[in-house]
Amino acid sequence: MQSAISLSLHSPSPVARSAIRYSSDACLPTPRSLRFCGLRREAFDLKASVDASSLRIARLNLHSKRSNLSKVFAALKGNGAPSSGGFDYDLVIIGAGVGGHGAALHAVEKGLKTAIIEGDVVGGTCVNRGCVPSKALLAVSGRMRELQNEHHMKSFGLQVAAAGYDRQGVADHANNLASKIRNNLTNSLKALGVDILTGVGTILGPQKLKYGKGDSGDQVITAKDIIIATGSVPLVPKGIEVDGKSVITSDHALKLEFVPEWIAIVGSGYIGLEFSDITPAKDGKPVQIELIDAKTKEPKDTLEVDAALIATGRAPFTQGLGLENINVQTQRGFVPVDERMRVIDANGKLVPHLYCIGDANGKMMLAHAASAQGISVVEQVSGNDHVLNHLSIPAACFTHPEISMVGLTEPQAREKAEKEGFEVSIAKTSFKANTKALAENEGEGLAKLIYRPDNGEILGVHIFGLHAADLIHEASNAIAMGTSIQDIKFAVHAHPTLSEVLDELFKSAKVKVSTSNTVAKPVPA
Ligand SMILES: Cc1cc2nc3c(=O)[nH]c(=O)nc-3n(C[C@H](O)[C@H](O)[C@H](O)COP(=O)(O)OP(=O)(O)OC[C@H]3O[C@@H](n4cnc5c(N)ncnc54)[C@H](O)[C@@H]3O)c2cc1C
Ligand SMILES: NC(=O)c1ccc[n+]([C@@H]2O[C@H](COP(=O)([O-])OP(=O)(O)OC[C@H]3O[C@@H](n4cnc5c(N)ncnc54)[C@H](O)[C@@H]3O)[C@@H](O)[C@H]2O)c1
Repeated sequence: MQSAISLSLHSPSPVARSAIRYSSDACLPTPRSLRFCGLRREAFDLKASVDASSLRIARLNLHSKRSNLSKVFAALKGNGAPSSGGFDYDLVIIGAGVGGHGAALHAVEKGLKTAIIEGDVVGGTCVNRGCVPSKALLAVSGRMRELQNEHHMKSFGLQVAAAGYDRQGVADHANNLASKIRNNLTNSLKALGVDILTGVGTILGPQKLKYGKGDSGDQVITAKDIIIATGSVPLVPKGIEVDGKSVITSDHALKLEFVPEWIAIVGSGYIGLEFSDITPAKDGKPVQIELIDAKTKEPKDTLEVDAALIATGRAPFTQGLGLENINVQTQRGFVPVDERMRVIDANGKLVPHLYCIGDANGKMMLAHAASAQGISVVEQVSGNDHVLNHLSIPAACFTHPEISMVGLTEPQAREKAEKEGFEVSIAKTSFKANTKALAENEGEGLAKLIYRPDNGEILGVHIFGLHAADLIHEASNAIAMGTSIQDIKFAVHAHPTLSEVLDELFKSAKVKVSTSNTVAKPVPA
């Protein structure tokens, strides 16, 4: 369980301050001795605030002509032969975010005649309002942080004149990257002949749906299988009024026309942590934030700031989807699914030929998880049973330095060990002795391995340090492949590289058996 403590945190910038709520079921200590929470979806009781206007409906002019043409192209280019069983398509995906996109590409590879319905713009949250623009901004703030850190620069023997930035130039970098990736995604769908159908997709009944503006011009289509990939929107707690200027969500923060001098960030999950890297300038009117004890609801303090970023989680987006037409009730907004992403109806029965992937099912609200779930579903509808092991999916928070993790946290591993009757051991190593990290003057960081000493199974790995987001993949691949510590510790790492941190971590583990292949393939979560 997470404990609920509110506090204010002074950022390294002399002018910036963030109000951050954090959780105590931590896995890694940060340099400021805060404990970093497990970064998993919170069990909020808050009602989702879903804004229909977030789906801007694109024009449908000339759509049916384009659709017919694309069918011809699809046939020529190999987007499946005409669908079997008299359906318009083998597979229709509702939502062209990263989840839908990943599923569509894999479906074409499997020879399925595929269409994707999008009510706004291709790329969804990640490309247009999430991962992509936020990482472009973080690339800038990271450089600014470095250039402004005189001590750091001097340690390299460098002298740098006062660093400054052009707000519009920074914004252009983020916008240009988002539009480049959006075009790449759109082009890849077109190149493979996937039909991109514009408008809001609504399920009408089993294997039947419509798309369009929601008027009489809507087109009805049939599909052997349907995937819901409608994503999520910011979740704003009741009582907070978002105006898009001084009280904002990440959607606005990525497009803000000014940089507030003082900003309070409510929520210290992924978004709160990543956005607290933005070095602010000056503008705006004071916003008052009341800090209350999350348990007793007693007022504790009031903050006056120029803007407040509400980063308190995301709510699944299922408006207009027509779930009522197939007797599906959402659970706290999420579409209920089993381990194969098959949708479960209000009576607990599987809805035939209907799947839900990505943020809308709430299993793991990450871009690569959405895409992996999509690929897994396509494998199933193509006749290959496939269950995705969510414990092998890495997660990364792009702070400076980065934080990454895969598998179980130590408390989760201990709970599992107690239930199943095995021992848990911990190994830790630091970046302090790593030559590459020291050459970069970035020796602050650590890596932690949670494992079974009886058979060498890797239960979890957590890294905090330079390029942690890239380093985690050695561990996540090992978990996915069922590779044991006694095998991976013989893998050779180039010197001097940061990857030697993991090499040292695996070598420092004390496994009681020395034979390889003693780890059973992990049971998917
Ligand atoms: C600021 C921010 C930063 C993030 N950074 C990262 C990161 O670094 N790494 C990471 O892994 N994840 C990150 N995420 C999370 C990531 O963006 C999501 O997990 C991912 O986008 C989910 O993909 P999806 O395909 O499920 O949904 P989405 O990307 O939300 O796409 C859903 C699509 O469906 C469309 N749609 C909805 N309803 C309908 C309908 N009825 N008919 C037609 N179309 C419809 C929407 O318009 C949208 O385009 C970030 C999120 C945010 C907000
Ligand atoms: N690097 C990445 O992969 C990345 C980056 C950004 C977003 N995301 C995804 O987007 C999702 C949304 O991100 P997020 O940071 O908004 O959500 P989150 O669930 O990661 O964190 C929300 C935080 O807000 C806190 N909170 C909730 N209500 C509050 C209140 N009233 N006052 C104070 N604190 C409160 C919660 O306890 C929690 O710690 C994440 O779940 C994540 O999956 C991923």
